[in-house]
Order: sequence, then structure tokens, then C-alpha cells
Amino acid sequence: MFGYDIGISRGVSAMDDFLIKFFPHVYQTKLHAKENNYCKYDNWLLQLFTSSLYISALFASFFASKAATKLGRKITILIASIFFIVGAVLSAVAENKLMLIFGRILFGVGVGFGNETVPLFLTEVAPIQHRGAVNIMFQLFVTIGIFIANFVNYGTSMIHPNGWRMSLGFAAIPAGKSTLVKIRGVSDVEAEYKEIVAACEQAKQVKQHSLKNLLKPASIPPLVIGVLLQVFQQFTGINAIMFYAPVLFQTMGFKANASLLSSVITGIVNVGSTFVSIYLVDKVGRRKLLLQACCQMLISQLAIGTILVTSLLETGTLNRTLATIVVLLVCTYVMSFAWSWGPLGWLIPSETFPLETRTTGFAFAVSTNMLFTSIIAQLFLTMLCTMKAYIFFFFSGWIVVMGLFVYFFLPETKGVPIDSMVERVWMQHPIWKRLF
Ligand SMILES: OC[C@H]1O[C@](O)(CO)[C@@H](O)[C@@H]1O
Repeated sequence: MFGYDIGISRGVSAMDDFLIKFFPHVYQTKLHAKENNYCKYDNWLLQLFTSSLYISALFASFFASKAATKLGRKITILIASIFFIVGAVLSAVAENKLMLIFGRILFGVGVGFGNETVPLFLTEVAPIQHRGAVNIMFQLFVTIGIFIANFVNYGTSMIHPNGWRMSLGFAAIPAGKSTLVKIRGVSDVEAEYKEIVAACEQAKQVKQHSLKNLLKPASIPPLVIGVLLQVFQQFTGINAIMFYAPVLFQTMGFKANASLLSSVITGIVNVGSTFVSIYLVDKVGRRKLLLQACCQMLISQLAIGTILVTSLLETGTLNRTLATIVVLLVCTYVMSFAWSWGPLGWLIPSETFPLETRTTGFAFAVSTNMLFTSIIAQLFLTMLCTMKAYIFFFFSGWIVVMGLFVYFFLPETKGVPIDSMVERVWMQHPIWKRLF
């Protein structure tokens, strides 16, 4: 659901029928703008369409953390599905901006609940030697969601005038199915009920006041790392590509169809490279993947920036060869993100908190992800409009900072049981051990 939405909003916000209905000014600007005008989609309300969802998910993740502790992980996931269905239906039938944004907000609550519980659940149930791989199933399905959304948008963009409604409404299908499966027969109720009772009992055992506990030494390193990994994950610039690839490729001078096609290609690379991570994460560990990716992302971004600044800004177009090189570089960039910062941004915070602060601590990581995703969603088009192709150098600078952070502050957590992090990881680390 999370991935599907990331993929859907970018395509929908470039569809003419959608713009004419809700953002006629943007449509007018688009009509009169040249193909490669960096500012044609710069409209704060249009950006709010994308980012409202993440702002609501940000707040929802804290309620979800309470629900995950009190009701258990499974019930919280079920609650997420209900919000997904209502939110998707409301935005699909929207007749005005208010309905549209309200639908996005409800959908965002679903994302907050889902993103809080699913990665935690996976980490907790996984056998230790495959913990990384099992957790990365979350990110794998995020990338698959993005990919499916690309295809859906490609098809619905040819259906006038209501194709965009289908794109938004289809989000209800997978959520609807899982909820129906949940509430299907009567025979399962007993087992389910027992699980809920057991979960509540367990939750009572865990000491409350977990907010206060977050400031204890055992929780400070995972909190700092969990929050910063998410900030950095977004400052790799990935969502500038994920949300706005069609817009970005059009801005670079590709024609409308070619730009959709290029984003389908990046979608395939994204899914494929996540499998690489599943295969490697419990073998080579987390640190090596993150550091390798910083090098590859840096080189790709610098090269894209240089090509665009030198040729596009001067001549206004990219020739075929350069355009192909840019697409290839976007692929090498997405590839390295997908086997590192994408999945590990979720895995590491889910495996490093002690039990008493796990759900609250993880909620900080989730909400930081949402906050910075929405900041990028909200600001990217404005940044593109002012910085133009120099935006790639802006993200490159961040990649250097995050590489240094990993090198100095992030210990390896591969193969360490989640309840032994304090003795086996934090107390052994040259910097973090000073806390104890
Ligand atoms: O696959 C790319 C996607 O992965 C995420 O970083 C989530 O982990 C999203 O913010 C991004 O759109």
C-alpha cells in the first residue's frame, strides 16, 4: 500500500484530467510551458496532494506504536487496512480538493499504522540468521507496489476523463482483500481471540513510560541511528526520482511516453536490486552495503548533475546519447539505493531497540521517514525550479555526510540477537560505549 501510493501519486499529478479538475492553474502553466521548463509543476497545493499523506502518517505512527503495544502487531495491521480502504475510496470519488486531501489523510493513517507494525513484526518473528532477509520483505513489497503503480498509471493515463480515479481507487483492492480474509469465517475467531488476550497480557508485562526510557543509555544509540538513517534515506534524493520521475524526465527533455517508460525501467531496477539486498544482508552485513552504496550513489549523482548542467542548461535539450546515459545513471543510482539505504533504513531501527522502547523508538524512525518524505514531496518541485540541475549536487553533498556517519557511528548488527545489543554492540563501540 505504501509503495503503491508512492508510485501512484507521481503519475497522477502529471495527468491532464486530474490537473484540469483540481489544479487548473497548474494545467494552464503546463500548457504554455516549454517541454523542459523546470517550474511548470511548481504549485504548493499540488505538492500538498502528495505530502498530506505523509504528514498524517507521521502523527499516526505514534498512535500505532501504542496500538502495537496494547493490541498487538496483527490487530494494528488490520486497522491499517481499514484506513487504506476508506482513504482510497474517498480520494477516488473526490469531487473537490477537500475530499481529495481528506482521502489522502485517511490513507496516510493506514501508512502510519502499517509502516510502524510490519517491519517490527517481521524482525521479531525472523530466525536470527535470516533476520535481515525477512525484514527486507517489507521494502521488497514497497518496491513492487511502486512498480505496479507505474503500470496502472500508464494504462489509466489513456482513459479519459476518469483514469486518475482508477489509479487512486485501485489502492483499495489489496487492502480490501486482506481485510476480508481477516474477517472471513467464524471458525477462526476463537484462536484469534486467544491471541489478542495473550498479546494484551504480554503488553502488560512490558514496563510503560517508554518515552522516558528512550533517554536511557540502551535506547539512545538506536534512537539517534534510527532517526538519522531515515533522514539520510530521504536525503539520498530517492523520492525526487520515485515521486517525480515522469515529471523529472519530461523536464530533462524526454517526451511524455518516453519518460513514463524510463520510470518503468527504474521501477524494475528497484525491485531487482532489493533481491540483491535480501541475498547479501545476512552475509556481508549492513555496514558494507551502506558504504558501498554511498560511493555508487555519489558517482551517479555527480555524473547526472554534470551532464545536465553542461548540456541541458546550455542547449535546452539532451541528445539521444546523453539522454540514454542519464537513464543508465539513474538506474545505477536506484540500484545502489535499493540494496542499501532503502531496506536498511527499516531493518536497523527494527532490530536495535530494547523491548521496552521498541515500538516507541521505532515510531520515531517511522515518523522521521514520513516527515522527510513529505518535505521532499513538498519542496522538491520548488527546489527543482530554483536549483535546476544543480539539485543533484545538493543530494551528492548529503551522500558524503551519510557515508561518514555510517563509517564512524554505525556498528554492525548482523547476527546479533536483538536482546543482546547493549552488551554485544553498544558497549563495544568506540563512541557509544561512553554512554555506559
Ligand atoms: O524504493 C524507494 C522507496 O523506498 C523508500 O525509501 C521507503 O523505504 C521510499 O521513501 C521510496 O520511495
